Amino acid sequence: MASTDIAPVLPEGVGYGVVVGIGFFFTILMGFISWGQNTYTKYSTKTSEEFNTASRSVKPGLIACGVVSAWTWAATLLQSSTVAYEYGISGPFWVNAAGATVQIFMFSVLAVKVKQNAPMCHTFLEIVYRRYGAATHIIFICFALTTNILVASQLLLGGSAVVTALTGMNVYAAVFLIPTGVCAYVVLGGLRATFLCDYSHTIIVMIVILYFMFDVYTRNELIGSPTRMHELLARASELRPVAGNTNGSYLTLKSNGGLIFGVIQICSGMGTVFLDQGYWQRAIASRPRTAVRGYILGGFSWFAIPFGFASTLGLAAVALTDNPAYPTYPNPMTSTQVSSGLSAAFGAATLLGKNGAVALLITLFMAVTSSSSAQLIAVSSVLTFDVYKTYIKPEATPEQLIFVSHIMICAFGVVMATFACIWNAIGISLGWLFLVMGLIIGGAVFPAAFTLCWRKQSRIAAILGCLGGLAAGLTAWLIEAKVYYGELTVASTGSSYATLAGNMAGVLTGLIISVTVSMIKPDNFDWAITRSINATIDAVPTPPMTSNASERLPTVQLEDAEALEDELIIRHPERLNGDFKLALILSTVLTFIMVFLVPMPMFFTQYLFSDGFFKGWVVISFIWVFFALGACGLLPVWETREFWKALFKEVFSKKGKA
Ligand SMILES: NC(N)=O
Repeated sequence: MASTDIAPVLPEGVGYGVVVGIGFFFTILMGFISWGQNTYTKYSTKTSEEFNTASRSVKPGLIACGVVSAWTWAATLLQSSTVAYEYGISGPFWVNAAGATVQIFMFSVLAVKVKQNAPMCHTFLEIVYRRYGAATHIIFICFALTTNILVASQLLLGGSAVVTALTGMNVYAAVFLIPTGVCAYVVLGGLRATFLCDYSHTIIVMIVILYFMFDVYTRNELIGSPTRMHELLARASELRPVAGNTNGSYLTLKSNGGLIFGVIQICSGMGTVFLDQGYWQRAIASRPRTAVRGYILGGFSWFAIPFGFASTLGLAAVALTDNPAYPTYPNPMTSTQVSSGLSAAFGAATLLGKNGAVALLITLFMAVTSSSSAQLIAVSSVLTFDVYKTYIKPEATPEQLIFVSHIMICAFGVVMATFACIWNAIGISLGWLFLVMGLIIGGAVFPAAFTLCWRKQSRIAAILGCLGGLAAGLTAWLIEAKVYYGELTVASTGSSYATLAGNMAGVLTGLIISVTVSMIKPDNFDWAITRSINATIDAVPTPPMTSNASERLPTVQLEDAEALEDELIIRHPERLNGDFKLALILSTVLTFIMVFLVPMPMFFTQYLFSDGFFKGWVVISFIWVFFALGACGLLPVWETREFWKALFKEVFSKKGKA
């Protein structure tokens, strides 16, 4: 573990209290919610379809919330603050716009395609298996599980580093205790449980971000206004100019380091979205007509989190480094502290003392646990359906499938914690892992997307694309590290240029090989084959109360009506052609706006933010976080209002299934 060399702000007991106490609280809550779900709705957590796909019935507000939550890693908060500390305002902007929001927009295209071309699948790997057979399937399973191991262990690495820095809690205890509660509530409630925890956790994260934003920009005595922040950043630019930024300033988007980071992020984010079953699972869980809306709304809402958080705490860390209250004063942070993601922690503790530390601890814990729950249920589905059911027991009963799902959740909890311990023990930091993961998995990005979207991609093109991309990514990474820095060390392999070369080589080689080989000898795949995956599963789960409709609970009648609408769409996938076009147009236009239209004019003109412009930037960040809170907090309640009314009546008339 990278040493922080700073005395913890909070007692060790607070660390254990948060990690064990909140985990325990959510397990009890989930037990209660699962009981309510099994009693008052037709979706029973005891069926494998509900456990792994939430019966494909989730509405867009909750899908958006689930996407935000799965994509809000510890690193989202910590790394965006790190790049704010290193590159100024371009850091949080690039991490968001260039780095990560655009992949969520792009994924909306895959979300609608999955509804059209394989509406009853459980995992994207089932599509690979049906289209290309076992060898390709096994290769893609390796890429998918590598993605999940890297992401999940990185979540724990970042989360535990901050818990340890703030409370002095033993880092290995934190690494194992954080996923324990999450495993318990995911086993209890399955995918729908993770959506409900996503909802509560995401709202808490957003509220705490607003707490930090209001404090920093309206009342904190060390900063207290955008104008004061602007002054302090201008002073920091003179004292510690940033190499590669216009005039060394923290107040510009013209940042060479920020730009490089952005490009790495685009490549790496494509891998960690497109190859993570968690995002496919959200598309699979969505109602067919609203999948696109869920992802576009999710992308917009997610943008607010690192933008708001890092433009507050990351910039505050820059602004306050020269303040005697800053933990490292009179020195700037060491590179180890920066790479461990501690600028947000130091910023929060300087601004708000113990309150800031507790608020940050809770935010981090919420981010880590909700994204971990997405990882656990995603991997469990892959191991259950793509390994156990496909290769070990094809005739497995639903009871056996759900039993295996439970075991796999716990097993992956141990695996992710073990990997996080390994990274700690061998001195791999959050920053290193964040930059390197994309180059390992990037080769499979386009072959995976084309499997569902392009009838011409051949089996050999998919295989060669993945393996060629992997080889190119590793080769470019190591050669660049050796040639540019003269040695192969953790520092040189974690450098910007080496990871940039590796990430770009991985993703682009996968694309070029797949397209070239497919053009030479194209496939002509018939999507009817993948549409038949799991065709024997009822698109509309049979209500447990088999009596006539008038005797069914009002909640169940509502669910039946929605399920019938969805089944009609599944039978007529051409009805989603409009959604597909919409996803294509929105993802292209929004990507262009975020990656080029907004930042590039300011990059090329080397614009330095004036006080007034910076104020506007801050106001936009406030508006964006409020919008995200509305989308994730209010929309899911609004769109289920009929259900809540019906449930209220049922509970008070004591009418349940049992
Ligand atoms: N989820 C990310 N890439 O912050």
